[in-house]
Amino acid sequence: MADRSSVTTTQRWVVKIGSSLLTNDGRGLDVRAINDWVAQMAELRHAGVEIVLVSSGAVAAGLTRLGWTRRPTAVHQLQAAAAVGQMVLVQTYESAFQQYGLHTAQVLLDHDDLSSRQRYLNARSTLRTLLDLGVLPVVNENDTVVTDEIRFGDNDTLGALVANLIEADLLVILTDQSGMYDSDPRSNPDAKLLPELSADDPTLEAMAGGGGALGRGGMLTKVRAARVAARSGADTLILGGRTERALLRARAGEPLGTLLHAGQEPQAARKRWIAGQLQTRGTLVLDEGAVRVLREKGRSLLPVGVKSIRGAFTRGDMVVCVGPDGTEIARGLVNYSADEARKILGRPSGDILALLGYKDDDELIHRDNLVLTEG
Ligand SMILES: Nc1ncnc2c1ncn2[C@@H]1O[C@H](COP(=O)(O)OP(=O)(O)O)[C@@H](O)[C@H]1O
Ligand SMILES: N[C@@H](CCC(=O)OP(=O)(O)O)C(=O)O
Repeated sequence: MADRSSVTTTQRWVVKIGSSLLTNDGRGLDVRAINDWVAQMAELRHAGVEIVLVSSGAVAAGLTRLGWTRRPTAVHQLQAAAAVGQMVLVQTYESAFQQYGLHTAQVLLDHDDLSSRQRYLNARSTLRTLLDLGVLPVVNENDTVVTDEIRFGDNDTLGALVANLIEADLLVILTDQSGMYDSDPRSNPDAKLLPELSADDPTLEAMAGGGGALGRGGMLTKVRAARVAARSGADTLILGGRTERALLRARAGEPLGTLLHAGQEPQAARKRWIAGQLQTRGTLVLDEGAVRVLREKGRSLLPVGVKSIRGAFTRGDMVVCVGPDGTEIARGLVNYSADEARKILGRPSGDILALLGYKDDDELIHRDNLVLTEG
């Protein structure tokens, strides 16, 4: 039987509740189910477990409140629905938690909030302060302002980034299945529940399928989220939200759902922040030697190991490093602009001063600002 003793000692959780569970088959919010999860979270909170809730459901709740029977395709209409529905969500959670003497706080985040170092640090300290105050933060993506390019889209990813942000020890993803199966149970009735695996197990992707009509990411985004959560040492538990008292039983050590173990040393917070960036401004193509020293020795990237450059970036921007065959090797914050980098590429760092007329750094990307790409 799976050993869940690690879950019983966890003290800081991110609980993500997905659209497929929350939305009563698309007909507004399932308030009864929400009240039930809230009762469990309140019990956990009173037992000393700190919880940040990441809740989907704004669009679905907005559609119902506006009396729209079909989900529109126009982005501005979806954003308007999210703005209306977010009110429904926070009203529902605040009044549900109030019955247990707990206050909630609304935190809406978008990718820009987490990619700006300053705003990332602000989000982190606000969430930590709220936890210290005994308040239960309710997080969602700031749907009204995001564009496709910078959208997390599914809340699994957002949940994992929040787990990184607050250094949670467990990310619980509540969904409409009892956990992760070896194939999509919706299409394969013989699919078997997976009790426990390592988050970095390479076979996970092949078993994870897409989402249902209401959810966005399916199991694939949950697997990826587990890998992101693992960067800060958090295990991920994919749990059936309709299983009776699932949260409390899981915390008591019952082997419910699927536990994806972090199984790696936590990355430093700054490196996690770098790895969490979605937008990059350019690409550096490295030679074989540079690929080797980055991967095997954990060194900084020097201009001498770069063969060519694509994109327009400035100092401090995020760039991708690829090998000669185009495979991504790493990403990191670059010390020189694209124009400067083009002048110094392939040259020893001792030449930088002569080539540019000044020298900021020997490295194109310092190893503290460089994160190797997994897999
Ligand atoms: N291997 C799998 N195990 C369990 N569910 C899977 C698997 N592959 C795909 N799925 C699908 O993922 C769905 C849950 O994801 P999704 O619809 O995005 O919901 P949520 O809103 O909870 O994120 C399930 O209903 C199921 O059909
Ligand atoms: N931010 C969106 C939800 C995104 C979403 O559905 O994500 P997920 O629950 O992971 O499938 C909303 O509140 O409607």
